[in-house]
Amino acid sequence: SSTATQDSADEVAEPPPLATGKETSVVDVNPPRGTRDFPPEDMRLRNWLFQNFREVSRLLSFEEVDFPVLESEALFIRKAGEEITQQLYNFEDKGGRRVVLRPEITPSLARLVIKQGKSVSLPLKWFTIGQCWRYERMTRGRRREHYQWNMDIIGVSKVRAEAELIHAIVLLFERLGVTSLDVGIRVSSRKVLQAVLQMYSIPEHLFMEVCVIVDKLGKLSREEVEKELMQAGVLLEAVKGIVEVLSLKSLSKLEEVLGSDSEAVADLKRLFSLAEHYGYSEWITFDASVVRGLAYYTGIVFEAFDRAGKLRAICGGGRYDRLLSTFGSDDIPACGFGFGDAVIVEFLKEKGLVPDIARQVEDIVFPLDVELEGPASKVVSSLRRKGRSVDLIEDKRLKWVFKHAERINASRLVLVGNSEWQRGMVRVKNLSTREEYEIKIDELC
Ligand SMILES: OCc1cccc(Br)n1
Repeated sequence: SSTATQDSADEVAEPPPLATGKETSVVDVNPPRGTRDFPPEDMRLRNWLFQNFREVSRLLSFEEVDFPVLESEALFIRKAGEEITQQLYNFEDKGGRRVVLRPEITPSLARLVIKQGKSVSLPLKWFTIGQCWRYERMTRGRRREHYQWNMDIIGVSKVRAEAELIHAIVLLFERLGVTSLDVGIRVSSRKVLQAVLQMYSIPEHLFMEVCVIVDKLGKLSREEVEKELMQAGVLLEAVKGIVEVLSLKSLSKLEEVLGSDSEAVADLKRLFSLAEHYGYSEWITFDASVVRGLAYYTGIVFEAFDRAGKLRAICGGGRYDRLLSTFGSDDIPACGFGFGDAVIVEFLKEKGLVPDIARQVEDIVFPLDVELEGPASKVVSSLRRKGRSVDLIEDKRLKWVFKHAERINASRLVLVGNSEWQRGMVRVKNLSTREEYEIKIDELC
């Protein structure tokens, strides 16, 4: 059985309320556990955030793509013990296919790149905003879905690609009013860990599993991480060596350990040099402990964090040069990041940076008598054809209409009254200047 059904037995289901005979509700009006509704005010904030994602994608000349939320389970089966693959929202569909609600975007993007094959010329710069799912036991009460903005560059092996992606992240934060005093971007490279494993002759096939375990530093205690590394087959001496190198916070110290011919050092030096030219150096900092928790990263990895240390990573990404070849394609270099919609909003709330996005309506049209509902429709239709947003109100008292107009920040109140209509006119009240005037219907725009 899929984890989705198995868990229902594990969850402590609340006992149904005692029947009082007065029950009216026949359905639970809450959304499924771990999921969210977006009523208008929340939807306006989400749209504001997504509009900023889209604008930054445009600034970097990325093309929008999209994929099904439902994917083949096979796309996400990996053997490195990642949390994301242990929490797959997976099930069997009515055709007996093993499918999932996708936990991330990158494998779908890789699938489409391969499917497009020679019909696309590299490099590709693609972005999408899509909902991702995990089946997390609700013991921790965490969400089971979030929306992720993904930006990926396919076909660029140079560190320039990572520098571009980090520029996108910096531009996004700046658009949201976030500064480098609030948020930093930790940068490292999986090649650091690769070099250390080579120093201790640890077999290559353990690389992904070791990365996934090391990513737990900061979430698990150092002892627990060391224990998991040894259980994975890493000898104690190597475990100590790994933990020591990952505590490095300076590139020069890293060069002392890995040597002047280290690829990891060269890549990171290049990235920090490009950052100078972009003018975003104050946002990024080398931190060898950054490995990120996805198995397929192979090079530079990065994550944005709140400097107050209250929240989980705001976004993260890295280079994944081997992923496409594991799906059967030629080796195609790639890198990208995912930026969730939930942690950033928590952060903006913490910082008092959530904008007050009021509802936007231009005109309210109100027939003063019931027999004017037909004429009011003519006014509404004419205004909408001229591109005006119109809220047609009926069966309300005028006092309520004025209050409603204030509430929704309408620009104008158009009253359709008998005497005016007989003269081909309507009465308009400009709600910002308070000016009132009559105007011919076909002059109303
Ligand atoms: O970032 C991990 C993740 C994946 C899917 C859904 C949610 Br909520 N979180």
